[in-house]
Amino acid sequence: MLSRKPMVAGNWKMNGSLELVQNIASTIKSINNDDVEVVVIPPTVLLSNVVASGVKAGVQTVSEHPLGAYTGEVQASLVKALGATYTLVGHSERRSIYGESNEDVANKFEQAQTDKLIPILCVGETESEREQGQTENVVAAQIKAVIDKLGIASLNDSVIAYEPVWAIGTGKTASPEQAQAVHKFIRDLVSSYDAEISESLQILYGGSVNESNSELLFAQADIDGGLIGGASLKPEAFKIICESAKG
Ligand SMILES: O=C[C@H](O)COP(=O)(O)O
Repeated sequence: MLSRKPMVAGNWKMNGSLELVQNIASTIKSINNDDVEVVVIPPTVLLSNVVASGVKAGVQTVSEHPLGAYTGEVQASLVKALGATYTLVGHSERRSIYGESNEDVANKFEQAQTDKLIPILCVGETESEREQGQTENVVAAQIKAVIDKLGIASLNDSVIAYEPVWAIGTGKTASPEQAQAVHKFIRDLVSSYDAEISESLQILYGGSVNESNSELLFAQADIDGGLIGGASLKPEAFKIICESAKG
């Protein structure tokens, strides 16, 4: 029996509207949350609206600083106070567009946990790294940056999302076998530190997941659900994806 609860998180990126909050909320309410954990991750300015709609919410990033003179940044403690449960850390767009290093990501992970948010640590290789056979090295370095700084126990209250960069927003999904191979690698890596933490760790797949391919991806032994971008903006498609994650 699967000991990990399936989870589906919709990352709206810099999209969405007040109207979409209402549409998604009414669609999601018809899903039985005992079988799958559904999370909506809107732009931070819509966080309170998502929380008020009764849907579990997260944000896309937080500052690595507790508070202070950091114009434009948002502190994890305030995000928590407004009702968020999760924050993404190290999404590939933050890494590639905003230059976040493994060290920055580990700092954000730490600040999130300090303020009682659950970090969803995003990892994944670029197309050229995959072609050069570097997938495992890249993913391991991204995860070890957190373990080396904070210890293996920090993964107890976290989620990992494997998102091959070449599959994000491209319509080019990893095959279920390709995704499962990396998920198993991640679980084995964590298990080499602590088998119990590895067994309970939720590992999500992200990258062009849609209502047609989610079922096969989520059926893989080490895939515990998904981090969904584009398809999370379409209520009916998102609902089908959430339903397909049920164990
Ligand atoms: O956070 C979500 C991912 O970046 C996946 O985005 P996508 O489903 O649009 O490929």
